[in-house]
Amino acid sequence: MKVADINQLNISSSLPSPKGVALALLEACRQEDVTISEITKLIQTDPALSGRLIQRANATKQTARAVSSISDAVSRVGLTAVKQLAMGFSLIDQYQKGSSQGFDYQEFWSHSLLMAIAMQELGKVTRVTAPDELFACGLMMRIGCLALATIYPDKYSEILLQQSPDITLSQLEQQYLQTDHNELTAAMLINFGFPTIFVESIYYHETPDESGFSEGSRPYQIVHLLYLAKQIADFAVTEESTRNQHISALILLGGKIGLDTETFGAFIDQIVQEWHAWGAILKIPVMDFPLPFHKMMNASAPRPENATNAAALRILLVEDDPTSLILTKELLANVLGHTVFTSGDGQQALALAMEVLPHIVITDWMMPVMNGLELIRSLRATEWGQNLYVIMLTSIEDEEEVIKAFDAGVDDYVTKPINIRAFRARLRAAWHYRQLQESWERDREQLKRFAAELAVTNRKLEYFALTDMLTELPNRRSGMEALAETWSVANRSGQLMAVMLLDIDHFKAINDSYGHAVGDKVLKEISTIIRKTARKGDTFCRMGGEEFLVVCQLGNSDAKSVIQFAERLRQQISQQQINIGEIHIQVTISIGVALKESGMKSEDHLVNAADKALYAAKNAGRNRVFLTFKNRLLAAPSVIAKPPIKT
Ligand SMILES: Nc1nc2c(ncn2[C@@H]2O[C@H](COP(=O)(O)OP(=O)(O)OP(=O)(O)O)[C@@H](O)[C@H]2O)c(=O)[nH]1
Repeated sequence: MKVADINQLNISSSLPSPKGVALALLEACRQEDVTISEITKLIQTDPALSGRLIQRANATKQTARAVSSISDAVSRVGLTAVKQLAMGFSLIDQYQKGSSQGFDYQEFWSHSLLMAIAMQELGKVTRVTAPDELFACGLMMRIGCLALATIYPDKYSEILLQQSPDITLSQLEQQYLQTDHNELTAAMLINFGFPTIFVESIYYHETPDESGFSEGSRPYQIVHLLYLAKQIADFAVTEESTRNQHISALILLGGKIGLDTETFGAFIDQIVQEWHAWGAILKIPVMDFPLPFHKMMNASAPRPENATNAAALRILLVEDDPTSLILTKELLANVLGHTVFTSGDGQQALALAMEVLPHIVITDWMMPVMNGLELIRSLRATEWGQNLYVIMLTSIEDEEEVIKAFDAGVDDYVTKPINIRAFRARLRAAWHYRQLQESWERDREQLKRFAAELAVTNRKLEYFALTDMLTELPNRRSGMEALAETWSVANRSGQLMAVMLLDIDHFKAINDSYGHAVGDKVLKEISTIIRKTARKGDTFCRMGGEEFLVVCQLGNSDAKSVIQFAERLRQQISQQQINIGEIHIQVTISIGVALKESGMKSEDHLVNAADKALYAAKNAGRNRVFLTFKNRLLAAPSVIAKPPIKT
């Protein structure tokens, strides 16, 4: 993240800043010992802010008792959110107008308000963090644009005019102003006391994939919600002619947070409703959608005014009579505006069709070499020919003949000599068929994309459900599944199995001496050693805290080998120095081992036995391996020297 250096840019005095009570609140919140009652008194001096805060407090917890006092509102919304909201509301009041001609101040706030509400609603669905804080993030996430319009009114107007699909707003800002709206937003939000996690997420809201946040982490989730909120807001303010293009992208993003199309449609409509309500409270104009969003999603693409002319079709015209061919081609191409390919016989037409892949084939019936019916049968035999629309030109209107034509795969027929009005009407039907087909193909593509995305999401979910995020080892749930599986295989095959419980010695002291972050790194290092040392057939997991489980499928190997493996692991860890920056740590582990014995009823008994051995290892002074066998507790060296176990 790059934060704008406001002093170096020499703009600190012209930045938009809160005034009055909001400014006093910002100052008050900088004191560590500020109390809710002091904040309440400050807010009470501003009736407009008081009213808005009470409305906000009642907006987010619809099921709870309605609040009517400022102190209740502050307690419910929380001090951080109160401060953030006061900033936002104060800026809205002051910056409804400005001197930058090309910057639409009202649209800016309308768009920001919609992002705020979208964030609030997304917060309710995903429960990533408190909806009020997300509301404030949405409201302020593009405050850098307002700042640039305020500081450089004329230059910014020019920059806005130069925007195009080839160059982003940030790139233009950097080019002309040596900073951009995201860098300025970050600087302002830090100054307003926004927590770092929000500032960083907001910084990357346009390019979440560049954030580098680890997948599934809180900032990762927030930055993706911010991205979605912006897409929703962009959709609302986009030209009506381009709205349809955005709908499928939005549906896809909705799918990523687990909302199906129907729920997502209702969800957006709810956001728009709230947007209207809040627009009235904050006196910001908001626009109307032509339809509720869920209806827009279901509506098909708009049909052009003069459908037949507006969408040119690729037509293959097959006719052996040259005069008729010229006249019909003239009609189709020059009068009706389609692209026409011609052929004088069926066989040549078949080759041409494969080359030009027409939407419609209009063919004469009686022709030399290959007649119309034979051509149609051949076309229908190909995969792409199934979707063609075929019109037969015929001078015969005998019912039996017509049935024969339909049986061969004709979709419609036109009698010769051609009546232009009737022909035009039939082509309109063909055009409509083509539209339906295209829309079906688009849906199919979208479904395919959905299915692919869903498969990826499912794989990720499965990974998250079975992986410990700190060490990236399988987690307890995964370990328990492996244990149950190995247990049942051992039961069926009668082969030997064992479990080992590993626990880092005096781990609390590491946390206490060097801090939790170093403790985390030690856990990761130990996990790496376990992963590298484990043998084929062993599965391992982090049980939680500083405890690990190894499940050993012994197959034909000797029970002594598991003790030797435990010893090797213990020694390896005790000999390896862990270096974290300037800190060098040497840790030891204790290990409890248990073997599956004939009287054991379930895998839980096996783990309990290993736990007893681990306890004995700790009691005996730590950094050692103990085994439980037939209710006896044995230290590893004695087991290796003289195994008491008959396998
Ligand atoms: N850094 C870090 N510490 C953790 C994590 N999970 C648990 N802990 C800490 O691990 C420590 C475990 O302490 P204890 O159970 O007292 O055990 P110990 O200090 O290792 O002592 P013995 O096991 O008796 O040798 C506690 O301080 C926990 O807070 C984690 O994910 N990261």
